[in-house]
Amino acid sequence: MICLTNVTRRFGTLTAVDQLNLEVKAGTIFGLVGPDGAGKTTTIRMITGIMSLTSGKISLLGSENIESVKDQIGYVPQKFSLYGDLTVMENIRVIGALYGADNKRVAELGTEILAFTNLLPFKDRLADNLSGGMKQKLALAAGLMHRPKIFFLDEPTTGVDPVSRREFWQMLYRLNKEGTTIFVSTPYMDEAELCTRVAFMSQGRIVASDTPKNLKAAYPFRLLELTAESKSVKSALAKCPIVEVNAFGDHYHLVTEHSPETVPKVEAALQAAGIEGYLLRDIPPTLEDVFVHLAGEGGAACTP
Ligand SMILES: Nc1ncnc2c1ncn2[C@@H]1O[C@H](COP(=O)(O)OP(=O)(O)OP(=O)(O)O)[C@@H](O)[C@H]1O
Repeated sequence: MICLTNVTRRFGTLTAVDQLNLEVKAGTIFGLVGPDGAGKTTTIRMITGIMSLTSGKISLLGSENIESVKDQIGYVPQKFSLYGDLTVMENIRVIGALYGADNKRVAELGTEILAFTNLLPFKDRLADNLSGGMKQKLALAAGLMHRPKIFFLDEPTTGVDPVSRREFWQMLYRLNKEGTTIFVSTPYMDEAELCTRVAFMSQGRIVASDTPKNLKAAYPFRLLELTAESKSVKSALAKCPIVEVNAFGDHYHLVTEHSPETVPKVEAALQAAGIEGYLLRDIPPTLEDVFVHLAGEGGAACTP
């Protein structure tokens, strides 16, 4: 459905997207995940035909001529511009008119889509007076006005409160169930967990692409969680066979090799430092652990 082959985009000397290979199958909720500046927006702009490629090839819905399939894609940009002095329904009507639908059809579809996005009770409210979460829902509603087969959303929930984010994702799931393929970029790892397939992007490159479950299963380290009320945990563990220690308040995540000696050595080091009453247990890796590891490797495997 979407296929990128060696896609590169440069801005002067900066390579924003570097030899990207990616395949997205129909029916997927595909998450392009990575920090600010990773190249996510540039990638989406190239796939949707808004920005040209420096080199490489993109095929969308079976065509390399993106113009010819543009009417089958929806796109919600990172900074969606609403008409603040128009109501919710008026904004929807403007978008519908842009797609060339007649007034009656726009009104029907607008009502249906506003109901779908839970915005119908607010149809007469000025867009300027909507909350951040509602504005994002209106952006989503606008992108749906021509019933796209593929829906691209660029960081749609940035700056949106957790409850609205959850509602937003429920809508994406419903859309996906109804047959729409979703391509969403996000800097949030909890949202990456919600995708059926994830590609991690770092410095213009895809460092891994798979289902969240497989990505976590391939994590090569053992993770231990240490709970201890001591300020000297890091120094106490300095001589232990630990790859990395990350602190989260009184919790520490110890990234270790899979070795039977690790736990006894950690316990001995804690005792030697006089740290008592601690709790040490194995925990499964999160996608964030996986991404931090892969980004640190500088972008090894690219599994399209
Ligand atoms: N039009 C442009 N001109 C010059 N540099 C650009 C342009 N667009 C993007 N870049 C640069 O390309 C890199 C990738 O940017 P991009 O916006 O694609 O990243 P991103 O992952 O979407 O991050 P963000 O969430 O911050 O938008 C960044 O270093 C950015 O500054």
